[in-house]
Amino acid sequence: MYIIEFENIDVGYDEKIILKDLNLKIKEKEHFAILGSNGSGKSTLMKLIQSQIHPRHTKEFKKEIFGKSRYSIFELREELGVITNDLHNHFEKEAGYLSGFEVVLSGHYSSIGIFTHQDFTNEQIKKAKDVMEFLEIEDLRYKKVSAMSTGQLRKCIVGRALIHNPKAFILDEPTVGLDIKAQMNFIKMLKKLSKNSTIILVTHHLEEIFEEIKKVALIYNNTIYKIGNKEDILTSENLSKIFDTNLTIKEKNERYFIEEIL
Ligand SMILES: Nc1ncnc2c1ncn2[C@@H]1O[C@H](COP(=O)(O)OP(=O)(O)OP(=O)(O)O)[C@@H](O)[C@H]1O
Repeated sequence: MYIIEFENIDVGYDEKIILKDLNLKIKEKEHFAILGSNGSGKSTLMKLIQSQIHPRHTKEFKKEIFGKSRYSIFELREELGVITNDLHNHFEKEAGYLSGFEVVLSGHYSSIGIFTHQDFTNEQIKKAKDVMEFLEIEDLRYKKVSAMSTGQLRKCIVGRALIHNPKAFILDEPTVGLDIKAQMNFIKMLKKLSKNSTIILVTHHLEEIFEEIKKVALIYNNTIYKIGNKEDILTSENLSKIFDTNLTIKEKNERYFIEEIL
């Protein structure tokens, strides 16, 4: 089954087209990394996937998610785990009073906070506990968001998304603000999630493209410039082009890193 099937899509804001002639197909369990320079349109693509913005109707296009062209936002929220910095900031600003457990529990209603009208069944409470155990974040159970580090809150937000066992996770630069150890720890957690869900990772860091991610898409010049197997796409030539700089890439044990920027 396809998680995403986009053909010939133009999308943008107001009068401005940000991505044009977009073609993107992602199959279930086909983990993807998406790279592109600042402002190239990566977050715009993530918003398109989440149906926060919509294709232009000026030409024929196909936009299917989980095999459907129409779905309710609630359905989509359950099938798609979304981790963005926007969401992180909302929790930080508006929900400092929540405990780690409550952040995870709020996934049942996809809300930012726990409200008096929300009832939780024993099953829902158990699910939140199980998710925290799976992610090895039980130590954050009583810790308040206001007292959490960036990495701790980020993991609770992943737990919140995991409540519905989503078919896919989209993660938009999920390691921003994490120190090196927390970053590697977070990537380990993504590896674990990749066993059951499709991972779509937007990142600026080549070293985050873990072994299970076999496919890469590069965004450049207002469209998907290259897409395919990572060994074919993550070349010095391609990355020099999209980042408009002269760099060399090295690969070791299926992980990639920048060797030199000239
Ligand atoms: N809400 C908006 N209204 C108008 N223009 C927008 C809006 N959001 C983004 N843009 C513009 O769309 C373009 C692509 O932005 P986008 O955030 O998708 O890039 P990005 O690749 O995610 O960048 P970064 O790596 O800096 O996060 C930019 O020119 C940006 O100014």
